[in-house]
Amino acid sequence: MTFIRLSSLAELPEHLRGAYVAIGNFDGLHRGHQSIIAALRQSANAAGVPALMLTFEPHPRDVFAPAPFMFRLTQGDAKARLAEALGLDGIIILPFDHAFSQTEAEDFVETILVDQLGARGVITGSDFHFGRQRRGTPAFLKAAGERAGFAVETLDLMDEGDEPISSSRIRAALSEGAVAAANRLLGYHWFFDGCVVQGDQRGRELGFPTANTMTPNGFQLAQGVYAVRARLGTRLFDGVAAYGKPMFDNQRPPFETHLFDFDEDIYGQTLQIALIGHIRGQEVFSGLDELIAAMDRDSREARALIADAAPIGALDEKLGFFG
Ligand SMILES: Cc1cc2nc3c(=O)[nH]c(=O)nc-3n(C[C@H](O)[C@H](O)[C@H](O)COP(=O)(O)O)c2cc1C
Ligand SMILES: Nc1ncnc2c1ncn2[C@@H]1O[C@H](COP(=O)(O)OP(=O)(O)O)[C@@H](O)[C@H]1O
Repeated sequence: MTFIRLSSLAELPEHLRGAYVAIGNFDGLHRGHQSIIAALRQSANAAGVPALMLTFEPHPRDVFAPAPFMFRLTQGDAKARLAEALGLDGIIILPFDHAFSQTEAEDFVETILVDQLGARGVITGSDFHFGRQRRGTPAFLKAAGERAGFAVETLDLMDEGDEPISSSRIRAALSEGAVAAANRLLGYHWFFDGCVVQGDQRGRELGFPTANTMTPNGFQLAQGVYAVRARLGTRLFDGVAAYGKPMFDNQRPPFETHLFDFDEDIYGQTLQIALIGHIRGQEVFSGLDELIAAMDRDSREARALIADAAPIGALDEKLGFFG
């Protein structure tokens, strides 16, 4: 079955009616979320029906309190790619706005789950609430399912160490440059997309041209230097990247990627960038020669980190950053 991505339930194809559906924000689709998806696929398979994810964009938190924006681990495109790699039949990304947030929990069940999806079963994490004033608790959903005739499964959060795996824990790790910890909690190498824009044209003079990509609102990765793997169309490149440049204009800096063994004009193209490792924080050097010497050391370290890198698991293998 081909993977289907929808932004409205009016377009739901007939063969996806009667599915098992996982509902939630699922920012990052981390290992905790992945355990929910595994349960979803198992129940859907047992019932012989499709498995769908129902999620929302923008993140409800950014609709209720837009400033400062939340540090998103996955925008809609990334969530769709992950959902497909996880073997789901489709993802429905419903536009979330103030009007939608006023939907009563009863109406959400009646209109979306029963009328539009004809859901056979619904799976959520135990912390998921829906509908106006968050009245759609797991207990509410269970009772509604009993009345309307769909199964309801509520799954506990998965722990690692003494704490649950959560999107906020991963955001905190990335904002400290703890790439290895974040990737372990995610179960894949964290990635994001960016369109390559013009910078100050200084990079090529330093011997390190960098493809500059603007970061999304709320981006809070620690400023520093990273080993990366980048995808350009179907091609894969290794590289060393910098976020922040305190020696120069550092107002809302781009994420800058120097691709190894590469010499093409790629302005306007989209790079998918996966973080392989953290090398160091940003520094202010006494001159350009010192900066260039540091970039040389960074490049060697990045090549070594990438040479040692391997997919974290089956999902990571499917995401396309490892050939
Ligand atoms: C590997 C690497 C390390 C970097 N380290 C620093 C740094 O420590 N401090 C800094 O101010 N800028 C650093 N930068 C950013 C450079 O200053 C930036 O790439 C350069 O100014 C070119 O900018 P442009 O692409 O806008 O021309 C680094 C860039 C790279 C690729
Ligand atoms: N090895 C490379 N890595 C990244 N970009 C490269 C490379 N070789 C050529 N380029 C091109 O050069 C641009 C970066 O050069 P640079 O002097 O840093 O300019 P800018 O300041 O506009 O980013 C990239 O956007 C890309 O189009």
